[in-house]
Amino acid sequence: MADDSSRKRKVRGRKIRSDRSRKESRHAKKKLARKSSNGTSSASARSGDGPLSAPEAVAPDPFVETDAVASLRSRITGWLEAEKPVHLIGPTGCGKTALALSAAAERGRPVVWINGDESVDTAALVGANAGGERYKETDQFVGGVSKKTEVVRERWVDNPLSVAVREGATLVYNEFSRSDPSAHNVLLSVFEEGVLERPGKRGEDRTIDVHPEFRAIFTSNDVEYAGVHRQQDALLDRFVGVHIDYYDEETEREIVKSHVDLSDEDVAAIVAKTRALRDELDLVVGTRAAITAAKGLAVFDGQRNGDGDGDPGEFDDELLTDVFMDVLAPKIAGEGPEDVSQLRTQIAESV
Ligand SMILES: Nc1ncnc2c1ncn2[C@@H]1O[C@H](COP(=O)(O)OP(=O)(O)OP(=O)(O)O)[C@@H](O)[C@H]1O
Repeated sequence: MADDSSRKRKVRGRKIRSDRSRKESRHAKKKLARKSSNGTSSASARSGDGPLSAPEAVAPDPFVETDAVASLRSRITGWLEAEKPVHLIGPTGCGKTALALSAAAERGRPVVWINGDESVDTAALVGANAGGERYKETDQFVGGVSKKTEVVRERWVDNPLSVAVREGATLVYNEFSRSDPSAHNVLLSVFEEGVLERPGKRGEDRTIDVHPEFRAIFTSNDVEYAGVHRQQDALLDRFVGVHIDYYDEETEREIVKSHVDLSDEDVAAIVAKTRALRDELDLVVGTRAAITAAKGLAVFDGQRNGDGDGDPGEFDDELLTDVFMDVLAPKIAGEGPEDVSQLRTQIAESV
């Protein structure tokens, strides 16, 4: 995408954008992520089988759409239209989640979100009995005779998958390969027979017929995907897989610009540095690292230059090294001091 030359160049060292509506929307997304971290969803777990009060489809905000982004997204929405579950595979921080949420939002159906992790089991996906409800009935039909009965009724709580298949939502299952593969056995009949079985649920409504509008997007990290939790071939066979890599340089610049209020030159310098480190280091240096570095530089460079009048696109070498070191250091947390100083040397040399 060509640079927007009408964009007013912004002075380096300004504050990170803090527009109120954007903040509120980010706050809503954070809430969504917090809920999802225990296997619940944006649609939230609920009891009974009543209608879902569907949440608005949450489009990521900010969301940059260059040709590269739009083309990937239409590949995803195309496969969803063809009724195929889509599996997005790519390195950490390359934009899988943002893309999945954007594609899901585009469908205009409710979005149900799950985060995969070790604790996700079948019940976390499907639902479970959440204890009994006790109440007393008093029968006084016969004069002078009073009969009291205690009734215990099981209370079932649906979890995200049940909600999504019933309501025809778009399920976004983030980092699904982090969950135990056995938790996903229930997905086979969802995609094959169009029926969800709810183990633990008794009676006629033990199964749910899958809504014709139900669709699913799965994401996984390409490194982890090949690791411990190799998912069943029978399941993977029913997905289409879309491999994503880091975006082109222009797209990465636009993405960083959308998150941080810095001049085009500054953003270009940060993205170029990120891409160089990506090539040179043995670490995964994603777009998220570029955004974090830009946020740090917006603050620290402003502090250093006081009124923020440093030359656009030129940061102090030591500052740049410090900031990238802090951004990438978590990736070598737990390594010895030698590795830490080696990383610093590599970054400084690259700078
Ligand atoms: N098209 C986009 N527009 C705006 N921001 C984006 C876009 N794509 C990615 N980002 C931003 O880049 C960062 C990384 O993206 P995202 O979280 O989607 O990556 P991911 O591949 O899902 O990462 P992980 O594997 O760690 O979950 C996030 O801050 C996200 O907001």
